[in-house]
Amino acid sequence: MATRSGTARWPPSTACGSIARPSTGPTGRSPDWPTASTARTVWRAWNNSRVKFIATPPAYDLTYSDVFMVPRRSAVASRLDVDLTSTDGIGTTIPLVVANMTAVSGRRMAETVARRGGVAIIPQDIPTDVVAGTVAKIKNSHPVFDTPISVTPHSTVGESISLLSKRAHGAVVVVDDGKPVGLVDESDTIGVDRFAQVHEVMGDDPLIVSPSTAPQQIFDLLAEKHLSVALVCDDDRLLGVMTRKHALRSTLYRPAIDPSGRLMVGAAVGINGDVAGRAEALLADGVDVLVVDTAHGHQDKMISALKAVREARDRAAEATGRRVPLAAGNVVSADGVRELIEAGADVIKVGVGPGAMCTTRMMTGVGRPQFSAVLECAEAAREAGASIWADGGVRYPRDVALALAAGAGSVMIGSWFAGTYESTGNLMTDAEGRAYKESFGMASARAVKMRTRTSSGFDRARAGLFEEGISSSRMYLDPDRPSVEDLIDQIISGVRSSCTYAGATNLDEFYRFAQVGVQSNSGYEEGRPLPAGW
Ligand SMILES: NC(=O)C1=CN([C@@H]2O[C@H](COP(=O)(O)OP(=O)(O)OC[C@H]3O[C@@H](n4cnc5c(N)ncnc54)[C@H](OP(=O)(O)O)[C@@H]3O)[C@@H](O)[C@H]2O)C=CC1
Ligand SMILES: Nc1nc2c(ncn2[C@@H]2O[C@H](COP(=O)(O)O)[C@@H](O)[C@H]2O)c(=O)[nH]1
Repeated sequence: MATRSGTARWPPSTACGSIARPSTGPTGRSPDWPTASTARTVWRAWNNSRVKFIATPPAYDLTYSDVFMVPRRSAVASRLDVDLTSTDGIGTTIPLVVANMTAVSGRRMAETVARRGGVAIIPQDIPTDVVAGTVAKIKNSHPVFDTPISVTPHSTVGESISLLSKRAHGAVVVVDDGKPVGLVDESDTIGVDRFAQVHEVMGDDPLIVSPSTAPQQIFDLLAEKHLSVALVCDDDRLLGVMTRKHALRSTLYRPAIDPSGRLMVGAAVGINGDVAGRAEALLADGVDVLVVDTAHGHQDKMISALKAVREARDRAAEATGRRVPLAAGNVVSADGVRELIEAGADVIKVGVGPGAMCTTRMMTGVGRPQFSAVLECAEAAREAGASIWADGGVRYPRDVALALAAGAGSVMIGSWFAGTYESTGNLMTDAEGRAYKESFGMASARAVKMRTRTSSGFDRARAGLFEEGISSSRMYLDPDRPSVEDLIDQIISGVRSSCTYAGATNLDEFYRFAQVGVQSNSGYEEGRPLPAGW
């Protein structure tokens, strides 16, 4: 494989000779070298800074499905000993970023994900004044306890039912004169007239705990009383709610917080219009990362937009003493990475065409299989002291693990998180009663129409010709994992486990110790569970 700059990079020209072997592997012992047993030449190079292939990789680029990881001797005794703090320097405690997609990333998503250590990016299409309100609410929400949904005793049951699906904890708190007086969950509303008032159906003896109650104690109290939700109150003031799962999670995750202890959130800026003005406004709102985002990040207009954003950020840093990191993309080549770093980016967003809502590859033939794109771009970024986000194409925890093994600082997820309670859309139900949310791509005709809402009809129609995304799709909620937190649990448990298979206690070690092989379609198929037999 040659890089876009034309330098032979893969397999390295030094493949069997001059790359130095380190003296030890992750277990502190000499690594075990795979032996060549077939016609394929075993690639013996051991590079102490990057994921290794166990055999010469093919001359074509690879997707996540094309590769697998080989377990290695490990000294890591428990999956809980793995620290998944991102290596991208943003300050997140898990390596997950929610994509700046209008159907995915809003206030509820941002709060929920930041409580578990990730960060969400508010999309570029959301007007600046609306972003200001959203950021303020996120910053004011509690870093540990879930935000309650509250109604008054005289609200209707119908109103409560419509609010229940907004949060995964499945309850509405009834507040009278600022004081919590009851709780309504779905079971309280079954068979009840929608115009009935909530005080007629609410449970009026909720479990109330103080913010200093230990999570394990809250868990035990809820179990003992057969309750699903505890109200966390400081005197009579309602701070938040906690379920048994939340109590458990608060011992496993650390929130992603800013220097003032508030939840983190990022926001995106496009490359058109008043780029510097929007960046200044977002910085004044207190965002923790700015993302300069366009389909083709390796273009002049991106470089000048990025420079303008960098200048705005530097002015803000001088005034406040806080240097907010800049992410920019999307690119898929080492050259693209280097040029965006040169223009001021700290993190490069990598991925052209792997996204679930994306039609770019089919429309244009442009893009690059994502595993190879991440591998090459991560190396280029690391050489320049920067980092990358692997953006798009992630459908299973294994894909996240492989992106991190390939060197990504964090992994950006859009569509997978669209099918959750916390994404921005309204919860819908299909004819079979299955819950779903509507999703759409940011380059779809639907998104382009919104983005160009202030342009003339002619310009909007012209822009609409260039759609490269799906305008409407149904993302079904997994009945076993309807909340983004359930998906995060699944991803993080998978990635922790991957690290221990590689003998890694953190993501830097994971990058250095992971061993990757290339598999056939049937190799991939073999790994898929067969819950219904065969
Ligand atoms: N990761 C991916 O594979 C992709 C992601 N997206 C996402 O969709 C959103 C919208 O992005 P985008 O379409 O760039 O819209 P933007 O609103 O960011 O505008 C893109 C600008 O770049 C110009 N441009 C030049 N060449 C291209 C090109 N090949 N594709 C797109 N624009 C080009 C456009 O001019 P003009 O319109 O006159 O050509 C326009 O001025 C972003 O969030 C982006 O990340 C979109 C496509 C691919
Ligand atoms: N080509 C397009 N790419 C898009 C569009 N909308 C979003 N995206 C990209 O996808 C990722 C998210 O990927 P996913 O697989 O997790 O959904 C996002 O960050 C963008 O880079 C689009 O309309 N066209």
